[in-house]
Amino acid sequence: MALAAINPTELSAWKKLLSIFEQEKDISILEHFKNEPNRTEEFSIQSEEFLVDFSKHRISKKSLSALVELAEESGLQKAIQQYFEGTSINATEERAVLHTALRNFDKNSSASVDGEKVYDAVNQTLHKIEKFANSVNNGSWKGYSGKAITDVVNIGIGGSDLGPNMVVDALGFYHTHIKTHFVSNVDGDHVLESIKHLNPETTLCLVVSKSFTTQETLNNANTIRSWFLEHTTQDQIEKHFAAVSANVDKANEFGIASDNIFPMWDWVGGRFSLWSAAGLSIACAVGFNNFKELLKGAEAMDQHFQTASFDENIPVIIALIGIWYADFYDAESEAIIPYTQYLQKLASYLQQASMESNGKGVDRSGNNVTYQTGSIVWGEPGTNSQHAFFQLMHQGTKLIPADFIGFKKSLHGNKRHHDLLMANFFAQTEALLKGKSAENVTDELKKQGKTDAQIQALLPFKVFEGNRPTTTILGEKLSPKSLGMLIAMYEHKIFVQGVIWNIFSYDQWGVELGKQLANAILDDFKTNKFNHHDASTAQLLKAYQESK
Ligand SMILES: O=P(O)(O)OC[C@H]1O[C@](O)(CO)[C@@H](O)[C@@H]1O
Repeated sequence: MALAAINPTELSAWKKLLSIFEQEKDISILEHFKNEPNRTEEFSIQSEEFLVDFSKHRISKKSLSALVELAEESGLQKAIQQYFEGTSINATEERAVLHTALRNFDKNSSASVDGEKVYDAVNQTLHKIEKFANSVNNGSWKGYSGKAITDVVNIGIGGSDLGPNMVVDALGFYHTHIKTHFVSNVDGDHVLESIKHLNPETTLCLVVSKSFTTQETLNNANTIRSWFLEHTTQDQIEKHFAAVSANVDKANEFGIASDNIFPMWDWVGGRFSLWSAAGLSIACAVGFNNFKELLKGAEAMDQHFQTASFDENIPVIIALIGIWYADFYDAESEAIIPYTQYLQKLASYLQQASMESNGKGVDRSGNNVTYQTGSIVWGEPGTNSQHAFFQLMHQGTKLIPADFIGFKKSLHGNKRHHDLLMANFFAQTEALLKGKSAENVTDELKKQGKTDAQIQALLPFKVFEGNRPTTTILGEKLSPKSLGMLIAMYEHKIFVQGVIWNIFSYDQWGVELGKQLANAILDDFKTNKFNHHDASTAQLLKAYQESK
């Protein structure tokens, strides 16, 4: 049986939270620190790789404990069990959601689909990934002219691109000699720009598409195949293509040798598939052992999530914090600010993972929800973002809870740079918390020799109210393992929020309409008839056609 439908607003914990919110909404975070002397310890969780400090939030012990009650009342414990066991919790597509089984190294795992355990299939594929990545990395996989592979091109979009792309970037420090490229956009300039400096003799393409029907991926794959055929013959193509798909027939039809097709299962959602063969580009880029470490990191977070009590459970706590701001403070977005350039693609990866999952306005009974669901996720690495959008975070009118992610050690080991980076990391959360009082501004301006009149004129602009909430996630070092933990933490956050919001997190019907209309417009280009469109679209289509 899939997840039970429970309207969160009818739960007693929700009602309790409403009343606590009314009592506490004007208490600042700094006042919470004064009222709760042990707040730092009580609002932090230390896990194997991370110290998660959530004390800088507009949350008291009382509201936190009511939030935990909300999780309990929502049936989260049972839902977690169903998620890991393989119940069809993706009810509208009648599928299990078992990406966690891809990183479960316990032979006795009970994860199963339709009564069949998935461990063996997962393990066999993992071996196939190992063999493939090793042959690319040790040079035994040869291209049509007998040369070893130097470049791997991942062709995919959405979940078949964002996760692997983000991880390959994030683990740049651990790269082998294989260079990895990602082609996703149907924009011909993207694919042609990506291959323009590549040598077809030494390039290997991975066509990653769960459905093998995605317009962007198939068109890009065809364009790249034509590029190969300018240099070699059809019978050599199999040396340059592998596919990852749940649709083996279609991949065969494209001309990919059966041996080079890796399975994707319908119980792994595209946006959670980087742990599967969709992560082949990762295994090629960083070597299989590092890919396995990534999986082990995720497995460690899975263990923590399943066993820690809710008040000490990192994914549960960060999910509850998100709900508190979205549904009680009406915050619309949340920012992800990693203080490492390696994680520059984390926010865009999380945008799909989170917004495609929890961007739903209908609950599990098919009714429109009466409360806020998925937040807008965005962000960029610090310190760059400090010089871009932090002004709005400090002094703007929006409430933006933010996750600050940093690591104690740098990878290249330059201590001076790392101290500079991390000084900024700590300073920003402190500044967001404390702001700058009129008193401080006045003192500062007096020291600069300003007159009283000048001080009064400048004061309103220079005061920061502070009280801006942040979670600090402080890791030991960015490694395959810690990255695996971090990604799994966010995956489980998304799951917890979906359970409490009583929505189906694992379908994505909302992206279909645009795809259908794009296909219809392609037909209209042939007939040159546009009047059945709305007036604005018809005018734009005509203007486009006239330029041809
Ligand atoms: O792997 P596929 O089937 O090509 O799909 C790509 C992406 O398209 C979507 O279905 C919709 O954007 C995503 O969920 C998915 O990750």
